[in-house]
Amino acid sequence: MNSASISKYRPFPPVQLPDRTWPDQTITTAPIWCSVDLRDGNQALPQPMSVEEKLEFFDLLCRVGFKQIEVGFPSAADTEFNFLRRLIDENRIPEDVTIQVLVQTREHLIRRTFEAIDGAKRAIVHIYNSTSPLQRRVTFSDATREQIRDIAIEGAKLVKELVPTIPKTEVVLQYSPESFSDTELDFALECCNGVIEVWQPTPEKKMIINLPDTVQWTTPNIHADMIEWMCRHLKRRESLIVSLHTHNDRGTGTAATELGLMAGADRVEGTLFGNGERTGNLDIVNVALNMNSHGIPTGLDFSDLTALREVYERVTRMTVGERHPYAGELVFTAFSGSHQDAIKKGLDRREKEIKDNPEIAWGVPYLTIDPQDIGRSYEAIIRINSQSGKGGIAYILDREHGLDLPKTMHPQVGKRIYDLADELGRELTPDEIRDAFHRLFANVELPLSVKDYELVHHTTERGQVACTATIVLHGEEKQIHGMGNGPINAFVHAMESAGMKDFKVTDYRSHAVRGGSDASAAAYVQVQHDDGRILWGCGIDPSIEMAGLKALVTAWNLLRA
Ligand SMILES: CC(=O)SCCNC(=O)CCNC(=O)[C@H](O)C(C)(C)COP(=O)(O)OP(=O)(O)OC[C@H]1O[C@@H](n2cnc3c(N)ncnc32)[C@H](O)[C@@H]1OP(=O)(O)O
Ligand SMILES: CC(C)C(=O)C(=O)O
Repeated sequence: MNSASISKYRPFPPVQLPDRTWPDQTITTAPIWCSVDLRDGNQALPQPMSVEEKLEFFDLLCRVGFKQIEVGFPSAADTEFNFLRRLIDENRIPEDVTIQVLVQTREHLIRRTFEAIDGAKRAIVHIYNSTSPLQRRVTFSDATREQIRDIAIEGAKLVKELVPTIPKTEVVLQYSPESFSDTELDFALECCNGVIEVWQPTPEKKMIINLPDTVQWTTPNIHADMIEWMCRHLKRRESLIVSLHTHNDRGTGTAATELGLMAGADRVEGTLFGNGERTGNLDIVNVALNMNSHGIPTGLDFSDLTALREVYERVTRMTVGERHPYAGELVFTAFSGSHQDAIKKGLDRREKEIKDNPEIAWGVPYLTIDPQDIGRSYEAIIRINSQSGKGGIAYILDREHGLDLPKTMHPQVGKRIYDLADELGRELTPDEIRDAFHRLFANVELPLSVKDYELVHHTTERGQVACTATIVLHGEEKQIHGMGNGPINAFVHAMESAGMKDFKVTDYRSHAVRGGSDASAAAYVQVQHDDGRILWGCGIDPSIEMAGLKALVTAWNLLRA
């Protein structure tokens, strides 16, 4: 914004609460959760959900574990009304789930709402009116505070009057001073206390006071101050469930909710993945998984977040962004080398440590939770482009292709492969990485290849092996012979006898290739040239001995590449 634009905005006044206590609190238990996907989420969709789509979403929310679900604004439209009737008439509401319905404090809408919930076992009737100075002035055409408070009180009285008319339904009452987030605190309190006095809740029959961050105008700490102030001043606090309903205009829906819980709230309304008006409602998945990541059970099951996201994206026609906390496609993926290195080390170490201590706390750099706990696989964690490093490439070859490269081989392989990604200017798939590794570092056959070999283990000369091999050097086939204390050593001596004397073997290791369809062995041989250069070669073959010879030949060839 330029200065002319900026001059039309004003700072938000802080709350005078010098003895605030919320900064010293920690969240140790989960709140009561209420999904508002089918109401606040739905009302914000360019194409609202059909009845069938709402039914599918409702079932999904029940499976996740929500015990309170705001199912709509039944007085608003026939689709809303009919959806609710189907839930009730077709007995689709699980025993332990309470539906919630929203309505403005307007007589005809409240009466219609009671028709809609009649016959449900239990329902929360949620009434609201907007209370902020801006809304009083603009939306309610300069209504006074008294007029607005009376709208709330008259609505509350009508609801109280209608409760006995649907005796089969246990009604729980909820009031929201909508636009609470920019309402003067004393006036929000006056409206809430007015409704509380009408409804007379008790500790046995509590009512819900919902304090919505309808539009986020300020920082989360001020929101927390407002919640703490209300919790201190509301009448009959012990008979109330104080609820939060944060939106996300400043991108701080999650922070405002977390601080609001620290400030004393008991309940949270929000939606999956934060669907909702403008920038959305609070993302309940985000807050619940944040709690899980601190070891707090929430009663919500997000162990198959990908499947949940699929239903959500299909029925709402919204998309979950690639960087969206927990659910985004890329949130457990590292492209950059130093992150890959740390993640690989973290996962390797954890694999070892968990064998001794299955209860060991999660601790892998850059991963706040174990992706597998929400149904994500390790496969997508490390992806390779030109920003990647040797550790990440070794990780892919190891986890995806069962090739556990010696650590000192990582730089040699890593450099060639991320150079390749740089040349191509794009990400490399795990299969492309495997193919490049095979082409550049495994079973390289020019100028030298080994066609055939025979090993004779001498029983008389302990540990000695005689090797006879058929090789092709610069297109010319020949037989070579050598003796040594193992197959590699014997083959080295055979090579020396054929004049290939400018190197020595400095390291060797081998393993079975994990996960491959054919049972192959991989061997790695490190050689040092007389000029000082050190290189690794890899050999892959069903025979472990042949794999070793191929690795040696590959390394020798690479010295000449
Ligand atoms: C922050 C939130 O998410 S709140 C929930 C918002 N959700 C929705 O609005 C979705 C469902 N709503 C609707 O379908 C419609 O708005 C309806 C059916 C409820 C009402 O429709 P209508 O009466 O035709 O229109 P509309 O909503 O524009 O009515 C506005 C009138 O209601 C008044 N009003 C709004 N809220 C309230 C309230 N809580 N109590 C009393 N009057 C109210 C307004 O001041 C305005 O009055 P005016 O006509 O005298 O200026
Ligand atoms: C009705 C209320 C709770 C609401 O949706 C809001 O303020 O955002």
